[in-house]
Amino acid sequence: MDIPISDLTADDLSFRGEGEEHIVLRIKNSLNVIRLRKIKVGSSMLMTELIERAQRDIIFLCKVARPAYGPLITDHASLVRLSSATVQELHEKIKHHRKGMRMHKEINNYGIGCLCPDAALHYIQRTTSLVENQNGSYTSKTEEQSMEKNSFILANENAMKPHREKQSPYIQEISLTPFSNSRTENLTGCTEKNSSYMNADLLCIEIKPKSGIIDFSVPNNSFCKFCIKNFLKVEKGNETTRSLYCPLDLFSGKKNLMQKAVDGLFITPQNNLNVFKWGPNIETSLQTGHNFSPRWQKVKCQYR
Ligand SMILES: O=P(O)(O)O[C@@H]1[C@@H](OP(=O)(O)O)[C@H](OP(=O)(O)O)[C@H](O)[C@H](OP(=O)(O)O)[C@H]1OP(=O)(O)O
Ligand SMILES: Nc1ncnc2c1ncn2[C@@H]1O[C@H](COP(=O)(O)OP(=O)(O)OP(=O)(O)O)[C@@H](O)[C@H]1O
Repeated sequence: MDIPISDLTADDLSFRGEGEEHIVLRIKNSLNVIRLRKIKVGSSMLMTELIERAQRDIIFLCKVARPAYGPLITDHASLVRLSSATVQELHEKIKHHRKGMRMHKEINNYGIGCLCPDAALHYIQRTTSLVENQNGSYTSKTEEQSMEKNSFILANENAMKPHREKQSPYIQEISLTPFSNSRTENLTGCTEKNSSYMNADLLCIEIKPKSGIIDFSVPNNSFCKFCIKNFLKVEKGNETTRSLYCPLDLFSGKKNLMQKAVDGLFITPQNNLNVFKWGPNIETSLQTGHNFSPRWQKVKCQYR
C-alpha cells in the first residue's frame, strides 16, 4: 500500500505531546493532529511494517475501542505520510520540547502516522450533572443517559459557536481534510471572538490516573505500583521530585483522599495531568515546590 506524501512542512506543524511510542504534532490552523510512531535512533523500519502498525491501530480504534467506549472518547483516524525532508526538519524543530528520557527514539524515517482530531479542541457539551450522595460519592443525575445518548459536538465550526439552539443527540462527522486551511483559519478567529460570548475558556484535561493496586507479592509492602515506580523515576533522574499524587487516594471513594489526589496532581502533575487551553498545554514547569503557579491556580479554581 502506498500513501501519498502530504505537502505539510515542518512550519505547518508544532509539538503537542509525546509518549513512549508516538510523537504527536498539531497541524497549525487546523483541528487535527498527527500521531507519528517513533523508532530507535539510528534504526530504521520498513515502510510496509510502519503502515501495517498504523493500520492495526486504526482497526483497533474502529472495531474495538469505538464500539466499546463510544464516539465521545474515541476518534476517527486515517493514515498520513510526511516527506522525509519534513521529518528531518522536525527532528531539529521539536528537540527543545522533548524530555531527555525520550531522546533514544525519534520520528520514523518514512514519516508514517495517523491523522486524527485534536482532542484539545473538542467541545463537549455536558448534559448531565453530578450529585453528591450522603456518603460523599457522586452519581450522574441522569443515569439512564448513556455516553452515546449525551448530546455533544466535536470540534468543528459549530463547536466553537455558542450553543443556544437545542442540540440533538448526534455526532457530527469531523472533517479530516485539514490541508485546506481557509475554513479552519476562520474558525480559529471565531474561536477567540466567541470566547467572550461563551464567557469561558476551552479547556481540555488529560489525566493518566494509573492503577491503584498494592503489589502484595512484595512482603510488607503498603505502596501501590504507581508510587513504587515513582520512587524509581526519581532515582533514575527521570523526575526531579516524588509525586504527591497516589491512585489509591483517587480511587478510595473517600472525599478527602480524592481531594488530596487531585491536589497532588495539580502540585506534581508529572506524566499524569495535562491541561490544554484553546489547544496548547498550560505551562506546568512554572510550578515551584508546593506553590501553584498563578496559571495553575486559575485552572484549579475553575475545577472546584
Ligand atoms: O506499566 P507502566 O506503569 O510502566 O506504564 C507504562 C507507561 O509509563 P508511566 O508509568 O505511565 O509513565 C508508559 O507511559 P509513557 O509513554 O512513558 O508516558 C507507556 O504508556 C507504557 O505503555 P507502552 O509500553 O507504550 O504500551 C506503559 O506500560 P504498560 O502499562 O503498557 O505496560
Ligand atoms: N488526538 C490528540 N489530540 C491532542 N493531543 C494528543 C492526541 N493524541 C495524543 N495527544 C498528546 O500527545 C501525548 C502523547 O500521545 P500518546 O499518549 O498517544 O503517545 P504514546 O506514545 O502512544 O503513549 P503511551 O506509550 O504512553 O501509550 C498525549 O499524552 C497527549 O498529550
